[in-house]
Amino acid sequence: MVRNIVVIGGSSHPQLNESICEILGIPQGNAILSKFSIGETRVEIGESVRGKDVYIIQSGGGKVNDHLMELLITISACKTASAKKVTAVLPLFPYSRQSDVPYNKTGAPLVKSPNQFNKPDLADDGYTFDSTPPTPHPDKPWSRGLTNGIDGLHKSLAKVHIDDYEISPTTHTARYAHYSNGITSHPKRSDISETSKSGDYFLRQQASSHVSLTNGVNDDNASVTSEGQKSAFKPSPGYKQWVAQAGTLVADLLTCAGADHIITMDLHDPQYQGFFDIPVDNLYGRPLLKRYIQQHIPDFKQCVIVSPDAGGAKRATAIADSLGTEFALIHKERRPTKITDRQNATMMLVGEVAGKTAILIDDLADTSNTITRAAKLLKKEGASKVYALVTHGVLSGDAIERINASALDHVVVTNSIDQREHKLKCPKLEVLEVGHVFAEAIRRVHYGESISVLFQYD
Ligand SMILES: O=P(O)(O)OC[C@H]1O[C@H](OP(=O)(O)OP(=O)(O)O)[C@H](O)[C@@H]1O
Repeated sequence: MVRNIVVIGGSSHPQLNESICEILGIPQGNAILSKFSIGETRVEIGESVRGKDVYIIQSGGGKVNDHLMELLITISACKTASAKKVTAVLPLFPYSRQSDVPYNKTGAPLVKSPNQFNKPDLADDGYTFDSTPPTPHPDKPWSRGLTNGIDGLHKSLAKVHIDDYEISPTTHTARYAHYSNGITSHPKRSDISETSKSGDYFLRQQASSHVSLTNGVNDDNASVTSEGQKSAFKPSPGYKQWVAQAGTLVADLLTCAGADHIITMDLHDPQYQGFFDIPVDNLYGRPLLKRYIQQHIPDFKQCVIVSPDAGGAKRATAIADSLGTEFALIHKERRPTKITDRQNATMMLVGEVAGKTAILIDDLADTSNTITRAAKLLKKEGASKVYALVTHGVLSGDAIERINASALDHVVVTNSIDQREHKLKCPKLEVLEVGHVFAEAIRRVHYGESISVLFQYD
């Protein structure tokens, strides 16, 4: 039995909370987690946590925003109740996988350069890796105004044609903040109306930024500009969309709420740990997946481990190397131009799977589009059987139906997210218990022992 510790289970995954506490040999901490009728989260800590180490378990998936808010409030409640240390245990870390910035077919970010720049290095379709507007440089005619004081800046901004940009107000702020390089200039009313007439809206963007940069002080200029912006806004090709990268915000929220330590598993991007200035232990799901292969897949040495995209290649090769099996990679040949077009990316297999059992390894299956399309390709290339082994089975939307109708023979996930409903609907689904990994991590962190043993799986 672990002493001087309180483990509070969030409402995202009650079964995992129970299993972790059972393994640790302690009762679950007494906390009332509910909602007021307005929908706001109510948290009441029903026991003293003064001077104790508190572990709060809350996974992503399901009602992810509600669960995140509940976690933040619970952390804060424990901290203000004088807990010695608060550790957030997030088996699936919410918001750590944010959708990509959309790419065009050549792989360049979807930033369209204004035509009047006449830059020779533009790709055929007019997209470029350069920032827009460009970085000021004395040799570039379009940047001259930038070196000529605020008036020059205004004139230069007014010359930039971005009629075909589709930018949200928040994007305006971010882009202008970047462009102005710290200069907080306030546009004149005359400049704004002139600009609105000419159809250019960079100056309007600038004025919109002014609203934000002045921290909510909404002066005349800004309101006139806001109206002008609304009336002149024309969605058109070019800057397609702005994808908020909420990962940093979530990291900051957790720290700000009072978390002293994070325990999670198979972060989609391990570099996400760097978003925190508190310790993050990113446990591996690989040992569980490897053990499944060894114990349940016949002749596993003859199988081929497949990564369904380049992003997961390192993860999959690590398992292939430790098992001594072949490895293959599916390359998404064309990046979709829209996030909603992800399913249209063409896939290409690099490696040999004919006559073999193929084992797809990935960190998560959300819509299951990736694994089902990969399975179709593998079967087409002659694979005799296809398994998908995935750490986090988010399986949102119609993912289960898609798996049931797919070429996949078996799908194996851990219960980092509650899988009971999924299991009822999907006969191909097998679930690996992950509670003991988190229980051991909690025990080791609590006693100050090394947890590197949990990162090994040979
Ligand atoms: O079930 P799905 O909805 O298809 O999502 C699952 C896929 O998404 C993630 O990769 P992502 O597409 O973000 O690419 P990346 O690995 O290059 O980041 C993840 O690694 C899976 O491959």
